Amino acid sequence: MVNIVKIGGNVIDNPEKLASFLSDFAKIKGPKILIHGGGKIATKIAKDLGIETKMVEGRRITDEAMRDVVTMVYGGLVNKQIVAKLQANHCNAIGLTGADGKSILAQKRPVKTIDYGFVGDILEVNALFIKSLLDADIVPVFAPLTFDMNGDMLNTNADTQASAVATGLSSLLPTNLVYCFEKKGVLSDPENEDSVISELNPANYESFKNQGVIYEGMIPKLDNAFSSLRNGVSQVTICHADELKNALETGNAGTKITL
Ligand SMILES: Nc1ncnc2c1ncn2[C@@H]1O[C@H](COP(=O)(O)OP(=O)(O)O)[C@@H](O)[C@H]1O
Ligand SMILES: CC(=O)N[C@@H](CCC(=O)OP(=O)(O)O)C(=O)O
Repeated sequence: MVNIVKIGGNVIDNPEKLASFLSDFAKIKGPKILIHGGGKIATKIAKDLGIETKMVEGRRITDEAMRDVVTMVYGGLVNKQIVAKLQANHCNAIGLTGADGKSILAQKRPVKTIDYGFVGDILEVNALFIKSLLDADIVPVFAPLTFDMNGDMLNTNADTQASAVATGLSSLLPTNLVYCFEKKGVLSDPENEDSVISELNPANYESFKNQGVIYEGMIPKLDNAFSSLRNGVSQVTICHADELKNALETGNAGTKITL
């Protein structure tokens, strides 16, 4: 089983929480892949550079200036800091964007009502290349960046990228996808940290969504989770970054996604 772990921007933004998460991630036995976000840091650095952030349905409008910021921030600063910290934890990581090794090919999102700019919709995951890294005991660490055959870097949501990598690899190996973030799981009462829904299927998802209990970033995260299960991923869990070890070892942490 390959463990594919996604870590969100709220944890990456907190040095102590990130260090603790990476120490736990480094200890996972067997083949593994990390996909990181970093949206919060990109927003902060863009602001410092006088570039305003616009989000539509959880996706960043990525004009040329913003494309340069996210390429620097996700592909440079965040990715390389994570790789260095994993090395310090004796985990031989390699930092990649989708362009590296042609690992994740995308196309610029077609303009319908909204022009998202340089945002990539994933077309193809190079599962053989990624598996060759795993076979060499190297741990791929993906930044949320893809590319197209026009030579452009594209910005891709990290949850979607994690789902695509897990789905793509599942044609070669069984895959387990874990979304780690700053809450204990999908909550039935957003005000109550302990109201974790232990198991979520499409029917109760619809009902929680209609009640307004599941909203904003959790909606695309869950859509990605269900689509992963429908397309070959064996297991999907959404849990707190502190519970990664527990989720992998006992299967008893956070929210288990089922069909
Ligand atoms: N029912 C829910 N349970 C937990 N979080 C929820 C729920 N509904 C909405 N959210 C929101 O979704 C956010 C997670 O989505 P997002 O910000 O995209 O995650 P990430 O940090 O992994 O990128 C949480 O921080 C929370 O504000
Ligand atoms: C197209 C798009 O919206 N890309 C995201 C990529 C980063 C991301 O997904 O980061 P988190 O996981 O921390 O939210 C963005 O730029 O915000």
